Amino acid sequence: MSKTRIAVVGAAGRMGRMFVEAIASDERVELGAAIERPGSSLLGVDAGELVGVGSLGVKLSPQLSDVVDQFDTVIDFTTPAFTLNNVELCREHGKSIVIGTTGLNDEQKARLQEVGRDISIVFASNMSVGVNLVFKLLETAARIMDEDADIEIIEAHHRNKVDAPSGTALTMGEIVADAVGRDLKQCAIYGRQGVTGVREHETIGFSTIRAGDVIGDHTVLFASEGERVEITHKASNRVIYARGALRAVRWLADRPAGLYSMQDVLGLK
Ligand SMILES: NC(=O)C1=CN([C@@H]2O[C@H](COP(=O)(O)OP(=O)(O)OC[C@H]3O[C@@H](n4cnc5c(N)ncnc54)[C@H](OP(=O)(O)O)[C@@H]3O)[C@@H](O)[C@H]2O)C=CC1
Ligand SMILES: O=C(O)C1=N[C@H](C(=O)O)C[C@H](O)C1
Repeated sequence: MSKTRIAVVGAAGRMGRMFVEAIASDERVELGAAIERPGSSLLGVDAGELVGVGSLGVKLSPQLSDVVDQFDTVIDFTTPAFTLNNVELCREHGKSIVIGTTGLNDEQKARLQEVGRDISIVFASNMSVGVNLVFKLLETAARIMDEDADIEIIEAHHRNKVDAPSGTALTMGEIVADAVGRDLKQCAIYGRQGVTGVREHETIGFSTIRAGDVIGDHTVLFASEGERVEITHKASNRVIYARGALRAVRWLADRPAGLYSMQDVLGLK
């Protein structure tokens, strides 16, 4: 069976490096292209040498459009505007794409829906198996705890993270809001300050910590009078996201066009 050739965009980023390493050690896939920002001092460097796995024969290059014959699927964990450009390129050339980028606005998400009519896309705020299990647990917890409990979502990430709350925290908010019949847009409170008044039951609060090298911690707290339930996930290595994304790449291989989530990939829907 032929190997799926993957283009990693943002290949020198925190997640990009994880993908190059993970692809190098997975016999079912191969690195087809590695893209970094035009002007980067790393252009021309072998992607394998960059991450310390030895030469892979793929040099970091500046334009995905210049290497379209070298890959079948893109893995994109970068920034929203760049991701949307890459999605358009994939549509133009009939390539599939796995997207982990967070911080997309509503318009950008709507565009993914549209493009999903033409090509296959996996888009997920968190590719780890553990977090996707937590997503399932939250549906049950929210339904059972809703009547009495206040719902708060707390997340912590490293100092270099640029979006807040995290994509995962927002997905958790959407899941619990859906489960209790609320619209997150109407009930979310993003941080509190000053004389806030008594907490309104219907609200879902978000608290964000940015500090040091925290990879990613998420807690959903259900607090009623007399008891609290906390559902927590803590990442201790970014390899969990890389493994999930490679699983998504393999799952997409024979999939018809569509916009899929990690819940689809893991059979949790
Ligand atoms: N879904 C999931 O499971 C996970 C999602 N993420 C998400 O992935 C994204 C990336 O995270 P992380 O790897 O930590 O971030 P980094 O900043 O370390 O990596 C992003 C990479 O993309 C490159 N890049 C960004 N914009 C452009 C552009 N316009 N042109 C070319 N290259 C570009 C950056 O280059 P440069 O450095 O030159 O800017 C960098 O190499 C974030 O949105 C994060 O939230 C992260 C982990 C897991
Ligand atoms: O930026 C990160 O690091 C992460 N981003 C994702 C998010 O915003 O939820 C997933 C994970 O928490 C790590």
